[in-house]
Amino acid sequence: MAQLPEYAIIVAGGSGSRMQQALPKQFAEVAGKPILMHTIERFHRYNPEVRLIVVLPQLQLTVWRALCQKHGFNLSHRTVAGGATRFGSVKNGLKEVQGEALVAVHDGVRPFVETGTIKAAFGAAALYGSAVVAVSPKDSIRELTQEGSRAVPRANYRLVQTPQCFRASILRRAYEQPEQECFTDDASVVEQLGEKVALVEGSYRNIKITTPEDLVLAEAFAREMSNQG
Ligand SMILES: Nc1ccn([C@@H]2O[C@H](COP(=O)(O)OP(=O)(O)OP(=O)(O)O)[C@@H](O)[C@H]2O)c(=O)n1
Ligand SMILES: C[C@](O)(CO)[C@H](O)COP(=O)(O)O
Repeated sequence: MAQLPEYAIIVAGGSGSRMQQALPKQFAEVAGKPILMHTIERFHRYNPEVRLIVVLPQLQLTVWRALCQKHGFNLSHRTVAGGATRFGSVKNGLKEVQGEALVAVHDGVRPFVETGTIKAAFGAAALYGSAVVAVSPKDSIRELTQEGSRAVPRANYRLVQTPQCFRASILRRAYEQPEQECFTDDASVVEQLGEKVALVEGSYRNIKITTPEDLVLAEAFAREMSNQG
């Protein structure tokens, strides 16, 4: 079968409220450049042919253009205005995907995703239609109950990351559904259709930069990666 074109929708349309900084966290600098540039570079390194759709807050499109100029960032990508929620942002990005394809949805604030992870996620989506990257929890897990809480077997759980990769036809159908509160990622939206989602092994380095201490970790990971060349 002919290989399907590959797209990456990089969602960076959020405000980063948990980071508590004026500038959205995707523009915060790590190792001298905005986090979002590191993320885009990761996908370009995986495959220079991958079609990159970057979703940004409507009011930050000009800020991003200025940052690209300042940093001489010229990797080709299309920008799209985001929605009020991640769901809305993915939906807007998806409008730019043409025909049947494999589509990775990736958080703009996960700049340390490894090439092997992206490759494995696209590969599993080509085979099964839907695939998400996940890791085993390292801590014990308790479920909150009416009485308080109780231990649950952590071997039964996975922590979900991105990329989350899908055939475009599945993802389009999924994002035609009305948004629900339980849609915290793309897999939950796709699963609502009755589709099965395959799990792909992720990496503990593929952190989502969310709160201020994540920036300290991010600097350390960036330093380690630049030492590895
Ligand atoms: N309306 C939104 C909300 C989130 N995102 C993106 O989805 C990813 C994961 O979301 P999260 O870490 O929650 O980012 P924010 O919504 O920006 O952060 P917060 O919840 O702290 O405000 C981020 O890359 C974020 O930019 C998006 O594209 N559009
Ligand atoms: C998509 C995601 O990164 C998978 O772990 C996560 O669900 C995003 O959640 P957030 O509340 O938007 O940070």
